Amino acid sequence: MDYISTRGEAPVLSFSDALLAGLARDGGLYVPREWPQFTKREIRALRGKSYQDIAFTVLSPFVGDEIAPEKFRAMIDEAYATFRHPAVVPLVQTGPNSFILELFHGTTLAFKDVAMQLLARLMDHALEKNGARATIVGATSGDTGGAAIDAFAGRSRTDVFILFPEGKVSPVQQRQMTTTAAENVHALAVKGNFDDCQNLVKAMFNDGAFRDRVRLSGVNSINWARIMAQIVYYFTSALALGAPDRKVSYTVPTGNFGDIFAGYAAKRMGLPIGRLVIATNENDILARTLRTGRYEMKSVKATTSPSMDIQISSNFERLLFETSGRDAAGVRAAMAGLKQSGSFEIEPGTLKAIRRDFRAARASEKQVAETIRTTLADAGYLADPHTAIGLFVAKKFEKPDSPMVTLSTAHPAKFPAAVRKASGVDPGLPVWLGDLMERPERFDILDNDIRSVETHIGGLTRAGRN
Ligand SMILES: Cc1ncc(COP(=O)(O)O)c(C=O)c1O
Ligand SMILES: N[C@@H](CCOP(=O)(O)O)C(=O)O
Repeated sequence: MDYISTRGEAPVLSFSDALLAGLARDGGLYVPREWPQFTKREIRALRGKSYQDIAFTVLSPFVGDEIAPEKFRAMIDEAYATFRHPAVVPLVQTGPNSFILELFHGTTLAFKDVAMQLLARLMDHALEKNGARATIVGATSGDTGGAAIDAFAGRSRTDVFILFPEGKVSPVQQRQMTTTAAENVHALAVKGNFDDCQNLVKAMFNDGAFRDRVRLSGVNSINWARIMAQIVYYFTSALALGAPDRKVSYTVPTGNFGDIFAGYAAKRMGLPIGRLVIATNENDILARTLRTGRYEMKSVKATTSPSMDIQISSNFERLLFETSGRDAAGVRAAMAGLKQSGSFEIEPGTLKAIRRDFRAARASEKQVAETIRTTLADAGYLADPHTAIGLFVAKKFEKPDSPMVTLSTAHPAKFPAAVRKASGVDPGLPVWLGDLMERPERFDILDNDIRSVETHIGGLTRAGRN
């Protein structure tokens, strides 16, 4: 499978090259040249299979012949052996046709582990094959960073640098990034917000000299392999609920648009998905965009769902590309508008196509707290604030005769203060993380300035020195 950039001006790459490239050289995001197709019969044949079996079948066409099948299967098995639930991502029923898909049974208690555990193994394999090392950078609003640090800790071919907004992640999220003993991973607190961190990461990719010198690679969902791995749980959950013989809808707590774009990809591959519902917090840029057709940035507000405190929703670019009939020039113009004025208008045809598949709504801080409380009282289920946003929004779009799955993107113990305040219940950390808050921290604080960040990373990385 080849990969093309949403901006149409970067080289077409193979799977391994797109994996190591992260962001395309024209600033765009890589997508597969075509969507692999699964017939209803092929989907039906996956019923009753394990998560790992389904992952292997669904992901193999994206990888093609670049990795030997038995090697790829071993990576999948190893990646999902780190999960602490036999189903990897179990479904929990909370109403006649309402379900929660728990994506937080991995090592850092967030959905990011699903993709990151596989990504680390894929990258190791590609680097080993090339005899190379890489400098991996990532921006996090809390969860991507912890998952990346856990998945890459101690790996010999990568030095990892995670930028997080100083003081704007939960204490548990911060400790998951700052308490590792592994020498190849570095947590960097940036004086700014998540969008600043993400802009710094993109600026490093767009600085060709720096990019080449340190052999830069990325672990955010700008990297196609992150999205790819997330497609699998749409297949496993839809199959468990009767797919392909009935449609299943999904509500997804959304920030960077990676998780819900994976649902869109699954639909494009033939999985019969009904609605894809975007659920946002008070940073509701995506809900406003679907309503007005205008993507318009405002200042970011700190909420109890910090991982979704985002204005620049990177993967929306992938959706624009797909729904505009892969109009790379149109995407370039939209992204230039966003850079210059913080906004762009969506073409009427593109907006219509987006509205065909997607719905969107937001939850206020009050509604999030109320949902945590009522979900516990009515269904006996303790949700984290991000999941609660999904549950609140899902209610608006549920239909009695068809299943609605809300993605549970984090364990409540990652956000104890908000959960305790809303429900009166203290969501304790699992035993294996019991001493997290006592472990010594190690991190550097940096200005929101590309030169300082590049100098810092350039001085520490071991990639590009041989
Ligand atoms: C707990 C949690 N929920 C939801 C999201 C939003 O996911 P996405 O950025 O893929 O839209 C994030 C961050 O990505 C997250 O960490
Ligand atoms: N919410 C994310 C933000 C980064 O998203 P990504 O999926 O693009 O890595 C986080 O928790 O870091």
